[in-house]
Amino acid sequence: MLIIKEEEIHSSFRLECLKMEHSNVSFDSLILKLHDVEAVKFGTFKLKSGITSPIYFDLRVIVSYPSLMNEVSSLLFLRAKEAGVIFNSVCGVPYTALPLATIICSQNNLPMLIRRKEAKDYGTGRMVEGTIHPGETCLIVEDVVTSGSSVFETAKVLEKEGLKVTDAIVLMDREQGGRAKLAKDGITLHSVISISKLLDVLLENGRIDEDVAQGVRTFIQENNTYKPTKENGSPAAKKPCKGLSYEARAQLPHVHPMACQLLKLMAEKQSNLCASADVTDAKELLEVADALGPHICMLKTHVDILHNFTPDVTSQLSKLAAKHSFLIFEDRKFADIGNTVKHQYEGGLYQIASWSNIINAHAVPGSGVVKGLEAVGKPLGRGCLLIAEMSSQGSLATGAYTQAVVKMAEDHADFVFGFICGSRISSKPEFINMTPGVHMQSAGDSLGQQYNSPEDVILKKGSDVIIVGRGILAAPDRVKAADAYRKAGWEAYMRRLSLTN
Ligand SMILES: O=c1ccn([C@@H]2O[C@H](COP(=O)(O)O)[C@@H](O)[C@H]2O)c(=O)[nH]1
Repeated sequence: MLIIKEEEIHSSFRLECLKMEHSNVSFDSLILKLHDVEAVKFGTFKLKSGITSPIYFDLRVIVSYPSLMNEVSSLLFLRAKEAGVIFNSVCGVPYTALPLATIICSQNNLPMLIRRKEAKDYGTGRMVEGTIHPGETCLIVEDVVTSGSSVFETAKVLEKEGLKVTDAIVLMDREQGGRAKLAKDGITLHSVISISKLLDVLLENGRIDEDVAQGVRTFIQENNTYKPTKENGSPAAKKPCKGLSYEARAQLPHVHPMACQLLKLMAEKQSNLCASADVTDAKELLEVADALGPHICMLKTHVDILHNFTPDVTSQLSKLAAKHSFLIFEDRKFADIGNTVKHQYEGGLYQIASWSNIINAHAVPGSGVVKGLEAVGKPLGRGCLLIAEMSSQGSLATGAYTQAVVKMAEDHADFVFGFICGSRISSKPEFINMTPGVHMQSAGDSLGQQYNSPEDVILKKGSDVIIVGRGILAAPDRVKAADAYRKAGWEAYMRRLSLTN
């Protein structure tokens, strides 16, 4: 029999909450506890859908561990707070999430609603119990999301009563398409743990071996329940670029010249690594560029953080870019009306257009931002990336917004050649997907940055370029670290190619 020490869970629960509020430290201990109580199992399991899965979640078991129930409920609630979700009441998806919703409401003095699975054939015959205020927003709580259908069904029942549903919180996202399906239905899913994270932690702690982890990853990849189509307006993006190498993509008839140059460079240097040179001293920036140059396809800068910027810095940087064959990307994140960004791009202290091959922009202002930048950058042969997603926790760039960004890029494909994104988000192989938030050792920082490994980003998420800052800059030997990231990114790309060919 498994005995979990309640005090142990209780004290670490408080610690986890503090960690979650003040730093983005992982949920390792929670994952290990869930494994201890067999809420997650590995083997051969027949699912409701009839398919056989190598992993099974049985969160029902946690009702027997009161401290674990409290811990999970608190983390779910903190996740909602952290994401800035605004709601008036809470409803758990029956049945496992019902007690979780009860604890959340009881501990935080919130009104709760109960969804019935079947209407009573006597009395009121209601499908939702509790006091309903039509027009108010109800937050849905769920234990595990696979396809998102249970959350969706609950949302429909609530909406029938006149309530709004904008967000759902889940303990475990199986990463099998539920998030995308719900986004399409206008519901943002926030998860406490993802299956990738769970596998990483169990692997690191010797609870499972690499074969088991890989078996589950393959199952997840091959059993995505959401099939994006043109009709549902979703970016048909989750599949790897079928067999298309960087070289082949560089030859596509409509590829942007900047994408073409980058793809060729990546193939030549066997590097899909963009180093993020976030240093504050100009001399150090040039040293980093010179030292890492041979290992990277691109150097990303934030010149406005240099305490001693002079125009000479960017002319030296351009010389180093030519010496080592890398592109320069000033991560300026333009986000204003067209007329203003034109000035910001062309003039001022930094004169970005004169030296940076690539810039990026938020789509928030509408297409004017791209038009303004294009007026300056296109005649100079520059290219632009649109920020479709962000790596930081609670980012609002998700779902319908991300899809609108993809559309904006497609409408301005003679200047926009790709995206800043968490995974491949466009079905068009002409577009380059570049992903920040990459680290081989850390899960995140104390200010909301969230990290994935190069393998996750390139192999599983189908992105093209890894953007790495502190993973390299904070390493004892920056050159060695850069080469390790280059190798990891390149190997993941080679594996992706071998899987799809
Ligand atoms: O969503 C985004 C967009 C940009 N960034 C930038 O990338 C680097 C990441 O640095 P790390 O040290 O690897 O965390 C940094 O310059 C950010 O401004 C991002 O992280 N996420």
